[in-house]
Amino acid sequence: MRKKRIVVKIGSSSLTNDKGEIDQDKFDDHVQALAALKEANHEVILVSSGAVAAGFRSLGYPTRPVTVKGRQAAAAVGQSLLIQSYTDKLSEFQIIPAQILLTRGDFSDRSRYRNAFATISELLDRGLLPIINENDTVAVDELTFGDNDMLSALVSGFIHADMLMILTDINGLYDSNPHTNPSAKRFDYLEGISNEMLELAGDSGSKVGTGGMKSKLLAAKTAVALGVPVFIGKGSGKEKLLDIMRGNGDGTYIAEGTMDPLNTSRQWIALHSETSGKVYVDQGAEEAILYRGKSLLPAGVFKVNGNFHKGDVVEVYGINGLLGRGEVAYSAQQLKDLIKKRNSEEKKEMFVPTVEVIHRNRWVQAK
Ligand SMILES: Nc1ncnc2c1ncn2[C@@H]1O[C@H](COP(=O)(O)OP(=O)(O)O)[C@@H](O)[C@H]1O
Ligand SMILES: N[C@@H](CCC(=O)OP(=O)(O)O)C(=O)O
Repeated sequence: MRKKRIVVKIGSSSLTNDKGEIDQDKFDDHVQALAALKEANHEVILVSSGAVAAGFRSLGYPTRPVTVKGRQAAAAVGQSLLIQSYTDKLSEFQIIPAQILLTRGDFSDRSRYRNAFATISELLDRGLLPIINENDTVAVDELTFGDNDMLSALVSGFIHADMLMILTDINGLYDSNPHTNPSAKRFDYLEGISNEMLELAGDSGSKVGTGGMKSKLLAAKTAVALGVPVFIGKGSGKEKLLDIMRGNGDGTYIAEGTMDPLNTSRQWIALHSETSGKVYVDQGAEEAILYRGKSLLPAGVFKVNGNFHKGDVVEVYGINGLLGRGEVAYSAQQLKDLIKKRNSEEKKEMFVPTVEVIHRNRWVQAK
């Protein structure tokens, strides 16, 4: 089998027990399967939850803390316990883990985004196992990934993974929560995630998980949009991850090979950038960029809002509202000057620049 790049996400309920400790049997089973995937020569990136769930007992909490500071303190303890356990168990397979703790801000800042990409690539080139978690101890509520399902989807798009495997305590998506409805039926394969599917998915069933099936489906939707097929389910034994790759996994497969991947800079523009202004275009420009795959030229811009600079990301509006967003090659002032000249007496002698306002490689259409 060709060497593949696989992101494996493991949820808290699959690593820990309700008492706030690592469940050694479950833990060892995952590590063996991760090692088997690496031994088969695949590149593996692990997104591991479980810091809060593994840490709260040491802080004296009887259950998962509900306050932000309680969770952050528990994560500080649990993250080091988790990495210590990974380091110990992986050493039996001569695999070295590398801890990467990310915040939302690391994705929205372009240079930090590029740096994270370079670091993960370097670790993979050198045969290590990157283990990623959200940097819970410093992340502020409004600025989080939401949960590790979404983090794993963003990571798999960003490093162009061949597959995202979301391992949880249930073997896939059912048409209703099987913990409350014993006759619920499982979906083996889905072409994509519809709004109807999102309605079927409920919250977490465990005392340590967050988000439940709904957050997995939202994450799967994002991964698929970035060109990465997804598996959601469980399994046991050394071969479980290899089985998932072979198509024999115990769970739900989503959108195998149905999407074109978005390159890393367009992913950044689509998902992480903050916009600095608005550019309004006429009907001709709207048709050119939406239906003919063209770049946006200065001639199509008739109004500009905001004070952006060359290289910033702006929203583009047409007659029917938002068309998408892209990186501009002009500042707001340069575009305003061009529009002013075009509307004035000097129009005839005017030189109209041909450099694109937004090149199509720097453009992402709104959904
Ligand atoms: N339609 C559904 N199909 C499958 N599981 C569901 C569904 N709706 C809700 N769930 C719940 O989602 C849980 C998995 O999510 P979660 O507890 O957050 O896991 P993790 O800790 O692995 O992220 C399942 O155990 C189940 O109780
Ligand atoms: N970053 C948190 C996990 C957050 C999370 O999404 O948990 P889960 O739903 O179990 O994957 C932690 O390590 O405790």
